Amino acid sequence: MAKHQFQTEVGQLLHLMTHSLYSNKEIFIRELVSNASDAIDKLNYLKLTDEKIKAALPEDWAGQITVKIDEEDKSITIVDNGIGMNEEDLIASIGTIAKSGTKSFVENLTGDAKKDSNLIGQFGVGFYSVFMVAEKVDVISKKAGEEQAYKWSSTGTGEFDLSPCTKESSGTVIYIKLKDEEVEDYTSKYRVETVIKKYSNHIAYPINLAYTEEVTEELSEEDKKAGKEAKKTKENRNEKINEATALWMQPKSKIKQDEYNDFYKSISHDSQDPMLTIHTKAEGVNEYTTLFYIPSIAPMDMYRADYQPGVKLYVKRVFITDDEKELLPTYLRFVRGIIDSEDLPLNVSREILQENRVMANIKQSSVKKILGEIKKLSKDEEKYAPFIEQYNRPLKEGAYQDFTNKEAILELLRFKSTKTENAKMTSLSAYKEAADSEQKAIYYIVGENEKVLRNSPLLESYKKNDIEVLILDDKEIDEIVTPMYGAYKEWEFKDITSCEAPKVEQTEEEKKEVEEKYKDVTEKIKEVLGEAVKEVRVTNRLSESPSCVVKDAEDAQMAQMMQMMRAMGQEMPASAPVLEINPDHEIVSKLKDLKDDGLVADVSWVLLDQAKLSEGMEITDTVAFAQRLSRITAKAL
Ligand SMILES: Nc1ncnc2c1ncn2[C@@H]1O[C@H](COP(=O)(O)OP(=O)(O)OP(=O)(O)O)[C@@H](O)[C@H]1O
Repeated sequence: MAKHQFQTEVGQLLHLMTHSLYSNKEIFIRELVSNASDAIDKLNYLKLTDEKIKAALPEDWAGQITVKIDEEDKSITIVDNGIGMNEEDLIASIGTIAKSGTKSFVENLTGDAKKDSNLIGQFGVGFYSVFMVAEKVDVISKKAGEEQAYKWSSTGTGEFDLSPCTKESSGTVIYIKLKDEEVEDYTSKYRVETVIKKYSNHIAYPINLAYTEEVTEELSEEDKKAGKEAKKTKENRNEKINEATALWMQPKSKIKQDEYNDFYKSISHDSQDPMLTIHTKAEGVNEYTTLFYIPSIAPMDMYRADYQPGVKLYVKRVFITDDEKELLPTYLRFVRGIIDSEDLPLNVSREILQENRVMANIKQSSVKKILGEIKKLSKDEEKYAPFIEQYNRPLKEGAYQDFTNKEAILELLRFKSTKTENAKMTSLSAYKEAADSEQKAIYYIVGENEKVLRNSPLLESYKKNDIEVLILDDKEIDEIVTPMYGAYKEWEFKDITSCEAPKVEQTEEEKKEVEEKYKDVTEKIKEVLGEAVKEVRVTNRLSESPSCVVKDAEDAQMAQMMQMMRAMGQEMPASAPVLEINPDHEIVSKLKDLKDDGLVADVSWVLLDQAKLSEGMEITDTVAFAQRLSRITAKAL
């Protein structure tokens, strides 16, 4: 027998399973049954595509799962006749190598038992949940097409044993010796049956519950009179307890929302009901069925590069894959569900799948359908708000990734704006409708902090002219995607930090005149600030503030590139901003006639630094800033 150490994170996880997670323990049955079903799915597929495997299986092989309870033995056993695992599989899947999910699972634990047990499925650490109830677990498994079977045993502490053993047919037996305090629950026929029905009713294979029942002998009237005692014997029973049908193939009219919800929970490991259920049967050129769900809470791994795709592909009820990220576009990676095609070949490989016309059609129609249903939801802003809270961000990705559906996706987005308050948001169509007839663009400002953005001096001229500006405070994504949207119904998106001020009631000549008048001042300031600014110029975009910083158009494009480079981990120097000064402001007009060079220098720096601060930018030298302010104040007193 060989002893193996669990990998560190697996060890940590097991410790948590056994010591901290105590609510909702029953989900271990769901996890193991779901693994059994996946294993049968895999063998089912091989049977249809691999001649050798087909030959090795009995002719009448059909997938099935058995859950056996034994009160005397204090055990529950889960048996499947699926693909099984060989020695390497056992080590890799349930042993030394923790999947990427395990580590982040441990990091994400909150200490709240209920929330934490919901995380179990999401991170794909399902098997280990068995240690919430087990004193010891034996996994006896034989891989289809191989001769040798193996036994894996562990008590859920630092190590596990692995040794060869014998097993007749392929598949897996998970024998769980229950902790004393769990015996009553998990050897109760009623309890186990309820749990299976609750989570696994629509697993496509029969789940049998094997149990023993105490039967009391029927006595004849004579025996009764003679006072004979009825004998009690134990009889073995084996009953199928689930529906064992693919829910999605049933007509919509026959399915209750509860059944949809239960099925969702069984495929997603989520414990909450979904926000949206979308069941479609397509007939015609391509025949297929899709059943999609939008989770109430976005999947935990939505922003991880190694996220688990949530859509499973079936061909004529045969499971093909759940590891294909291309079934839906990446921005819809939060969608859970299944696609079942009647037309795809069973032996579709990943390469074929990506180029397959049938698949492309299904994908395209599915996207339209999903977006259409989201649109329906969006008609009721109150119901739509929770959706936006969870999924506005991936949809923003979609608006620039999915050219075909750009307009539809843009309509679904919601934005904070200078004319919305509290948690209220606006849509682009509402924005357009509310604008006056002269406006021809959608104005926005991007940054990290909503409060700073709302107080930006750059908004002054927009407020004065009653023009709404979108407040985009999800900088990480907004800065990259918004300039890529191009236009919405011919209205271009314009970043107010780099575009011309709106509605300028000033002729070119008047503008030139002011520039000329303040040439000395702008030159003076530029001389003081040197490389800290790209340019100093007078502006007509301010009414109350003395100055602001902006990007020129060229820099705006560069900024986007730089942001992308930074996102990829490249160090990028920040480019110097353009300083704009308000000629109508007292500070600026006084500066014009100021002869005290020291004071000119101090005021120039303060004009720059306070403009940067108002935009939420960092200033290079806070100490110098404070000293300058003191000097200016002293002179003013
Ligand atoms: N009954 C089984 N038959 C064959 N392989 C199994 C079985 N149970 C588990 N495995 C293997 O062990 C791996 C780990 O299982 P585990 O339940 O921890 O995570 P998962 O099933 O991959 O993820 P999730 O729980 O999110 O579905 C599985 O991916 C599978 O390869």
